[in-house]
Amino acid sequence: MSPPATDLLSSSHLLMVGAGGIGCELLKTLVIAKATRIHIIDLDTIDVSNLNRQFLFRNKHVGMSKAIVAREAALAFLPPARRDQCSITAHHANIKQPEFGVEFFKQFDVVLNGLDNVDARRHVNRLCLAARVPLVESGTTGLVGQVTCHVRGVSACYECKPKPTAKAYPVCTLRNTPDKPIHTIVWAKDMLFKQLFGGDGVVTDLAEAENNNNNTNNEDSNPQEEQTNADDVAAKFFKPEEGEQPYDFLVRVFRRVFVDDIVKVNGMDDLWEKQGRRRPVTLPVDRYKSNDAVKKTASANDAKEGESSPDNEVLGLSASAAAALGYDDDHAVSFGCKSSNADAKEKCATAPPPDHDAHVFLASGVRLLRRKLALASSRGSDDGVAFDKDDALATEFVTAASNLRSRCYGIPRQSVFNAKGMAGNIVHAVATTNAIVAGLIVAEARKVLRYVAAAEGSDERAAVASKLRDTYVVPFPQCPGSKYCIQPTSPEEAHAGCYVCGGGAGGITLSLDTNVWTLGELASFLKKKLSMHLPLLETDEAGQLYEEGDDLDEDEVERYETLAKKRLAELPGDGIVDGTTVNLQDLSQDFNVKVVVRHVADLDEEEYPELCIWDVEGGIQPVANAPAQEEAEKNDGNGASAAGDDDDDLVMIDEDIEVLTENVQAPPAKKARRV
Ligand SMILES: Nc1ncnc2c1ncn2[C@@H]1O[C@H](COP(=O)(O)OP(=O)(O)OP(=O)(O)O)[C@@H](O)[C@H]1O
Ligand SMILES: [Zn+2]
Repeated sequence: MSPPATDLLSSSHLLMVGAGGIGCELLKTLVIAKATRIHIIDLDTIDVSNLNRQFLFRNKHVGMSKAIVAREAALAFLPPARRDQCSITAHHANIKQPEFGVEFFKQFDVVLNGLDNVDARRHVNRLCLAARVPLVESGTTGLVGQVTCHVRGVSACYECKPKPTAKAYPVCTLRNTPDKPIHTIVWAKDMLFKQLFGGDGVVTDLAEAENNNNNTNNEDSNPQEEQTNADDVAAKFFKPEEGEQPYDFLVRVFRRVFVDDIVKVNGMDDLWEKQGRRRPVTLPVDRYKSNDAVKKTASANDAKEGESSPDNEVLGLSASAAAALGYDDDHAVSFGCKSSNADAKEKCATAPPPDHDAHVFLASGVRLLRRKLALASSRGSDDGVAFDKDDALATEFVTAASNLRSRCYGIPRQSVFNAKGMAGNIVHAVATTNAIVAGLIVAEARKVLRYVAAAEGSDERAAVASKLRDTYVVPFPQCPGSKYCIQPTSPEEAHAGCYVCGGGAGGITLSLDTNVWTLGELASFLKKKLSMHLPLLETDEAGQLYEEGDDLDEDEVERYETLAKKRLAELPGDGIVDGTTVNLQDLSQDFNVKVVVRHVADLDEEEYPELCIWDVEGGIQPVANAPAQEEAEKNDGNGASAAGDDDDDLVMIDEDIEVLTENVQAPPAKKARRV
């Protein structure tokens, strides 16, 4: 007989990945449940926006490591005698770092995930499989959440069911014919923001527009060379010229994207009336550009007194320009109205003038540019500013830019709050859901530990395995007076064709134009698509063609760089052409998979925004999402759950009821028990 579950929790070695919303609740619950040997890994530092739900953190901890502070806070609330017996090791690090490889994972009895991205979850899944350590996986989205159990030989791995990938929008829609707020927001964030404030050498699809415009009549020239030149020209346009003031630069960009580019696209006759679309209109840049308050705000440094670190300049350039201009209502469309006059306020609420967006665009844009320049000079290299939804300047710039573009195209404009939700793909987190999910993780971890402790092949092990559950916190429309329920269900079985846990059974077919795609493009596509960390790519005919890693020597780096620029069909060993099998490996994840390439020309960009067709062998297609993911997808980005956000009553559904999905009839109300 194995010891009781509580004892197992206190004698087992636990790895927690993520010390955010779920992680804080989980650590608290684990130490209360008498766990004594825990490692926590989190790469992040504490942000003010975490404090409303990550209760191990306080104001004084802002900027400090989540893992380290979580450890100290959890130990602090234990009585001294228990504290001495409790060993918590905190790692302020990325789980993908090489020191957390298979050997590191092997020391644990179970791994508990409290992560927020599929990429890291897939990485942990692969290491758990390689180290043969069970994984309890979790996630929450607003009011819904889930805990799933992944035990090799008993249940599916995390990747047996492909996860829905982030929605991609056709570049031509984003560039020429946006018709939804999300189109202008993605344009503002992924094209304009990146092109203006990204690091040295960044060229986005905004630059591609330049390429198309410049290269139409040049029949004799080398297209590859031309593209590079055109990209350079475009990238140069989006950089300040020698001696150009940041404010003048932003006005120049304004004129380019909201006047010149709109005029060009307006002139593409095929796009409009014939397709039933309205032509876009330009914005009067001269009306907005000479506003003294905007100029003053743009050039101000709002660092608070006493903030005299070397980063002072950068700190000062983090403060909201919109707030400095008097626009402090995050929920008002187009920054609302700052006038105290009631009539003006009302007028503004119904039809806010574009000036607000233009002013914020210029002031926040200048500050972001100054921040980028200040960072580049203090670091010695220009890595740029990455978009972060918690960065006030970044979100207000994206809101303002997307609203201005929406005005050109007659699309409804947004408040900062809404735009932030869409740009960051956020459903606002709910502390209660995190607490419920953390409790469910611990309940499941106890069963998993009993499974691990029971002898292999024993009846006891089989009995515990049959008790493992995946549990969903989901809306339950048929339960009177309640909107949410906790629904356990037997874990999914492993998919024999899974290309991760299926022992090489599953493969992938990738159809693309082998005369257009370069090896570098293929490698970065596969790396992202398969969440690889350090990919190595080879074919039987040519051997190793591409590899990433810190330990490559100079010759190898040079060879891979040269090959990365080549079109697939031009690679050594007869190239990567129709029917070539590409062997992919990631030693850091103990992962390998075969990808069969099919040549296909002229894929329609509207239908295939990624310009390829991704097909997983063995019939595993992206399946209906887990309920929590479904719910997240239904969310339209305005921060409110589709099921309503005014009620978090919970009901426990009896275990023998089938899982609630869109395709399964909802269980009858009388089977539900209130909890
Ligand atoms: N590769 C990784 N290695 C280590 N920790 C990670 C990794 N990826 C994500 N995390 C951590 O997982 C945690 C997830 O928590 P949560 O979903 O609450 O995110 P958050 O960043 O705290 O909140 P929000 O995204 O809502 O602002 C974060 O603290 C994040 O730093
Ligand atoms: Zn699998």
